[in-house]
Amino acid sequence: MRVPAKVNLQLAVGPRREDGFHDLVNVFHAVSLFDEVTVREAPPRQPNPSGAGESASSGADTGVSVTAADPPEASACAGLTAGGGLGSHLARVPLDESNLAARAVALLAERTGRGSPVTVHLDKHIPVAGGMAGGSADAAAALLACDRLWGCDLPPRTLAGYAADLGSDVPFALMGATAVGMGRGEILRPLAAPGRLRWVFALSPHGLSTASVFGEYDRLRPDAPEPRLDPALATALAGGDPAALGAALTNDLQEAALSLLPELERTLKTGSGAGALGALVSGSGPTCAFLVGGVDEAEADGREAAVVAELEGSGLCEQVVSAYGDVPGATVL
Ligand SMILES: C[C@@](CO)(OP(=O)(O)O)[C@H](O)COP(=O)(O)OP(=O)(O)OC[C@H]1O[C@@H](n2ccc(N)nc2=O)[C@H](O)[C@@H]1O
Ligand SMILES: Nc1ncnc2c1ncn2[C@@H]1O[C@H](COP(=O)(O)OP(=O)(O)O)[C@@H](O)[C@H]1O
Repeated sequence: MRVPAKVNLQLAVGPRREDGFHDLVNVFHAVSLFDEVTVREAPPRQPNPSGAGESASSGADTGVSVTAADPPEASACAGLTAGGGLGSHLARVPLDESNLAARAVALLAERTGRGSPVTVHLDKHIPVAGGMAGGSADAAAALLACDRLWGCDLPPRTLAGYAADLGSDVPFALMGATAVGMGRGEILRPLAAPGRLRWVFALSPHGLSTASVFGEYDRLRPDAPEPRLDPALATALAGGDPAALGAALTNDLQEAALSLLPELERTLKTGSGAGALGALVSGSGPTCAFLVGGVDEAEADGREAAVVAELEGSGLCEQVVSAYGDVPGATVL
């Protein structure tokens, strides 16, 4: 399975609900930074695999084993323009039954009464705890893979419901492309986004916990208004106008993410100063996203190269990655 990361083009956050979640207007956009998720029937009593650059473990209770490996070569990673893998990020991937992919397998087995022991291999290219929904992507891929492997062939609506039970971002990872998420982000409506966009992402050596960033948001914005879709963003998106879209990108969680990791402000300024059409923290951060134009023009006018060079030279980022969007959601290869 191949499954994309997301960036949020608008993230409007309402007040905290009684269930602890926040109502959102969450404009998701899937980008070409993919995790590869391989689900196989587990051989009986398989010993734990392990090797250089890999961490591995098996969940005896769930019948799931999960490994996370560095990308073999930077060039093998779609759109990677700098750096050689996620390095320290891998240490943040839990390899027990709390892994979101393992949870997806267990949930599908429980809901359908089907299921045989499987191994799940995650080839991580999406930053971990980076605000790009990598764990949700893995959950979506594992859900779809087991649905096919076990012959469940559930209707998309049922799978989307299970996905929502796994996490607010998981239904979008199944759907992909560009969509607005309402409720806690799980109620999706596709949005037309003509013309592919080119993005540069500055990966941070740090991770941010989504719950902590929402908590900081509550502290900073005790009187948050009800979230609304920004008409300027909707118009720019529908019109395929990268410059207008860049100017309309907004993220209500950005202030909270910057409050927890103040250095992100310098990262955003660096990319903006180099000519990015728009700059914002992706979701709960700390990855910073820079829109550099439509796919054809960004390379031709040198804007993408300038943004990449300035960010790489800044010493602020762990890795700088280029990608395009939108792209489809979880896909069987
Ligand atoms: C902020 C966003 C923006 O797309 O993504 P990330 O930046 O984390 O990738 C999402 O809302 C994250 O979705 P996801 O990571 O699936 O969150 P969940 O597992 O459902 O919830 C984790 C925690 O985040 C908070 N949470 C999440 C979603 C929401 N609408 N309101 C919340 O308050 C809650 O504290 C919750 O306990
Ligand atoms: N398959 C997975 N990949 C990455 N992180 C995972 C996974 N399963 C569980 N996690 C946990 O979820 C947390 C959030 O991860 P991730 O989805 O990458 O970030 P974000 O919510 O910021 O988009 C991680 O810190 C990690 O502890």
